[in-house]
Amino acid sequence: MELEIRELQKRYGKKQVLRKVSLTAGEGKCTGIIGANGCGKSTLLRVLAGVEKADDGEIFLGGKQIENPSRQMAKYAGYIPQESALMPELTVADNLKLWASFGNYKENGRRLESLCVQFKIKEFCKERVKNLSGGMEKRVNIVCALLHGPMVLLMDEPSAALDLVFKQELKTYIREFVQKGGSILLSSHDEGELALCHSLWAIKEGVAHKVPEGLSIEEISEKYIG
Ligand SMILES: Nc1ncnc2c1ncn2[C@@H]1O[C@H](COP(=O)(O)OP(=O)(O)OP(=O)(O)O)[C@@H](O)[C@H]1O
Repeated sequence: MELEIRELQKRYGKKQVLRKVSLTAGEGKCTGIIGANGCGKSTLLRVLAGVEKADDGEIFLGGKQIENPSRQMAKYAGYIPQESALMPELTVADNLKLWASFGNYKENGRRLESLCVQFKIKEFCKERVKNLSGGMEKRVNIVCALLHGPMVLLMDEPSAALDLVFKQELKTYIREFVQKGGSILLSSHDEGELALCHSLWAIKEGVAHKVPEGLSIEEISEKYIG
């Protein structure tokens, strides 16, 4: 399902973070967002996930305009935030049950089983989230984002904190997800993650620029980040 953004704007107080961001994340493609620290990558993903409201602009999913991102994007998209979306005082199992209860509990429960095996969650299911390591908590957040079988994934530096085994596991998941026709918009500073992307957009001074194919990391850094 193609995700298209037209002239999205977002400011915090007097700071205009996103001026006019327009980009497309194609169906069956992994699309990367890059840019300097603080350029607005997480802000863009939060707005698309419906966690924060844009000041202006339009979002289209599969060609249809999304009028209410907080409701519609929660239904169609899975969002892996940079920070955690879990309840720290609850156990992992209770957090997962809570997330599975949004939508079709039976289908979510089936997916939960296989995702818990893939991301090896079962061994610490009874732990309270506040006692997990950063990487373990990230794995639970990933499972929560995938539970409802989204068609679009919004991933904010998804493999940060993961060990090498789970970085590979996530890469495998990303490859399979796009092969099945899913769309991914992924913010990253990690060359391994960016190598998975079919195309890149760079945010600079609040505007998204399509990065031409074939540029080296040094050229990209010089043109869009430094
Ligand atoms: N809730 C907020 N209130 C005020 N300013 C904010 C808020 N969230 C982000 N900002 C500011 O918006 C700008 C963009 O932040 P954002 O987190 O989107 O950047 P980023 O590109 O994801 O950075 P990084 O690469 O470091 O993760 C920064 O200047 C940041 O200080």
